[in-house]
Amino acid sequence: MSSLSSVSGTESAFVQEQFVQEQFAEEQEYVSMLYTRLDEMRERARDHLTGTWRQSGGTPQARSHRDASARAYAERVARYDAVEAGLCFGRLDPRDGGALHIGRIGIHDADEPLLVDWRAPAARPFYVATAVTSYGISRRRHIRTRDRTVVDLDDEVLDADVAAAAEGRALVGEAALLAALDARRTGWMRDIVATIQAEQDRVIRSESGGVLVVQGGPGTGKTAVALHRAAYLLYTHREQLSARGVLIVGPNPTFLRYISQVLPSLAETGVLLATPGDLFPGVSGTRPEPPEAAELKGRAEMVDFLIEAVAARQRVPQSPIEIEVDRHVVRLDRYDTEVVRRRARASGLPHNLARPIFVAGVLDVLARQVADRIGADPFWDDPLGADDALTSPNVLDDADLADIRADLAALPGVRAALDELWPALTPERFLSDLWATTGSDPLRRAPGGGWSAADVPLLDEAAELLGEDDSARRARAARDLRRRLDYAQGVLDISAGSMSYEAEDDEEAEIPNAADVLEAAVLAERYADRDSRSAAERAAADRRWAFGHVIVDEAQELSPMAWRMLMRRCPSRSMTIVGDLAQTGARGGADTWSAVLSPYVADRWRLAALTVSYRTPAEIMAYAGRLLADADPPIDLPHPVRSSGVEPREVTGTVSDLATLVAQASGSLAVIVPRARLAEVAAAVPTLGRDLDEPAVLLTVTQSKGLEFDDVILVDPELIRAESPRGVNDLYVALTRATQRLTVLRPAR
Ligand SMILES: Nc1ncnc2c1ncn2[C@@H]1O[C@H](COP(=O)(O)OP(=O)(O)OP(=O)(O)O)[C@@H](O)[C@H]1O
Repeated sequence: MSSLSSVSGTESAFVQEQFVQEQFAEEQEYVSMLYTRLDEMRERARDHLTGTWRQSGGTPQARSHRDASARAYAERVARYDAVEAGLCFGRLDPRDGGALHIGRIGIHDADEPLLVDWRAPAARPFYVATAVTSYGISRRRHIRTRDRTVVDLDDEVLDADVAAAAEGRALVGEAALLAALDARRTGWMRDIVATIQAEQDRVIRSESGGVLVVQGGPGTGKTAVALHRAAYLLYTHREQLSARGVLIVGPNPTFLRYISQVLPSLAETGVLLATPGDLFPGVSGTRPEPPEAAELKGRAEMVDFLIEAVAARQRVPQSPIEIEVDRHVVRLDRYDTEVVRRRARASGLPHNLARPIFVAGVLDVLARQVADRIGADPFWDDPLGADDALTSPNVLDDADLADIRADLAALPGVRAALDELWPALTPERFLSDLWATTGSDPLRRAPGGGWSAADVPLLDEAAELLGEDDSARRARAARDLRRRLDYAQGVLDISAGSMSYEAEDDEEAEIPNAADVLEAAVLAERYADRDSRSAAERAAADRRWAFGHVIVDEAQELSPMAWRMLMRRCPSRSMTIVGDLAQTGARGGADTWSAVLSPYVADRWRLAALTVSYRTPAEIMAYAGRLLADADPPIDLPHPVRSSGVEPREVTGTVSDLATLVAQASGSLAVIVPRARLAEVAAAVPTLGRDLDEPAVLLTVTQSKGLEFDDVILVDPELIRAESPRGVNDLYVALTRATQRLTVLRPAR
């Protein structure tokens, strides 16, 4: 039944019913018109896409132009497909007449807005207007549609005369909000675009510059807000952000999959979602490792540890290295190497970039020895044989010395010595050698077997310390440019010689003639293959990519080393950091935001707090409060927005009782267990899956972070609490995953 049915209690039931029907008919007509427009827009984009693919491409430039156009049209089609469900979800009636419909995208008829994008300034009152501060709006209407049919209307009259006394926590569109919150959970997070609340809206639309920290308890919508903020920023700063890209960092792949549908449903696809373990191109930080090792690797002291380890790879020989050159021996001793090493280090360059200085120095030392032998003038001190002008004992000139150095550089013995003393290192080789040789126990491990999430920031740090000697790549690029210039010059020459011929087909028309006054360099640029990948794709492959904005979710879990890596990805420090310090589970995670941020922005960051829990019903929140009453520091629980009417249930039993409890559950179910009991429970209840698509899943607390389910069975809460130094926080996380029912299974003693 429509929420409108109660609008006008004083009128007769008949008149009231008629009013409701008229309103439904009116909205249905409007919504149908919007869908017709959407279909037309989609059809046009499809036609453009097909037309673009029919173009042959011809030159590399035309091909890359074609690919870029095709990508843009394909994205547009995908965007129109994505906004199909719930295209229009609201309407504002300004006091001075007219109506504004609010939806997922903007649709216009000439200059007339038919549908206002939810992110446009004009849509803002939909989220923040109250009876007291109405922004000139007399009525806000929530419109619910299913398969293009209007199924519910929910009106709020924003009239100052009926102003609610409690504006502070007044809910906007309460009926629509509660319907959304009561809906069953699937394995995917949904957008909240129709029911964003005022405190959330303020965060979403906060200015993009600087660091914004969003702190809030479980279920306060931090993740939802972060994702909607990404969509808002992309809409508001489209040009800048679509070029540099937006990065969203989440704690694990399951979480990223859980949130992956939200931005597409908001018609935004160009965002890179990654875990901290994904941020080093070519590496996937998925190798499991003990929490103690991860904690050590995350410490800020690792920077000095790595600096020392790099320095230790710049060696001097204990005893002279002897290398045979033309049946004679040259020597590299400790003293000469030390001098050369000092010079290379004094350059201040990273290891790999300083290596050419070291190599040149060593080759000089060796070349001098060769030159002394073969270039020595046997008569230089003999007055009869000597040229009077001769001042040097050596007859070799600079060119000869250069030849000797080049010959030496090619000798296997010399190369082996250089590799031993100052090896060219990739971050992977460096770190794998380091773990294989370190004396520190939790860190030592044999090479191979992949990388852990905690290794990835260290690979990134190592990449900074080592530097990348890209001289070979630059030389290749220079050769490529030369080739294109030569080719372009050839094109211009031919073109000038064939000016009297008419171009016969399109492809020939691509070739300009000399009258086009094209310089070869300009033409060469046209023949370059352009990169038609999106910013997100290019960013994913480039360690040194600087994102336009970075959003970090579950930010309290990141280690100091992970923060260093993330800050490198965002030199502009345009960041949104969302998390809850009371939920920190990682041993090296955050205790305070200022400790996390002060090394990068001092105290120049802003804090926004979210205070209302949209997930956890009042009954479960109160139960959590009782279980965590002795937490130190005390936990500031968020205010639950609704109640489920179901008290949490405590059961004492064994894992064999768990199967019965699992069978009793309805809706999506998670069984959350202490890490130490994961294998035992998995074996005892094989029906529990590991994939969020399955109706019942088995998770540790860490794996459940950020997720939610209709039902949760929490196994052995005391062990969860005892299992880690941050066990209280872990228990808090586990207790607040359910949207409807919580069962706690305590072991029978
Ligand atoms: N304004 C809203 N309208 C409808 N649903 C909402 C709203 N705000 C939050 N929710 C819902 O509440 C639930 C919790 O939101 P979310 O996961 O973003 O919270 P969180 O603060 O990130 O929680 P956690 O700290 O546990 O990770 C989600 O189902 C989300 O869709």
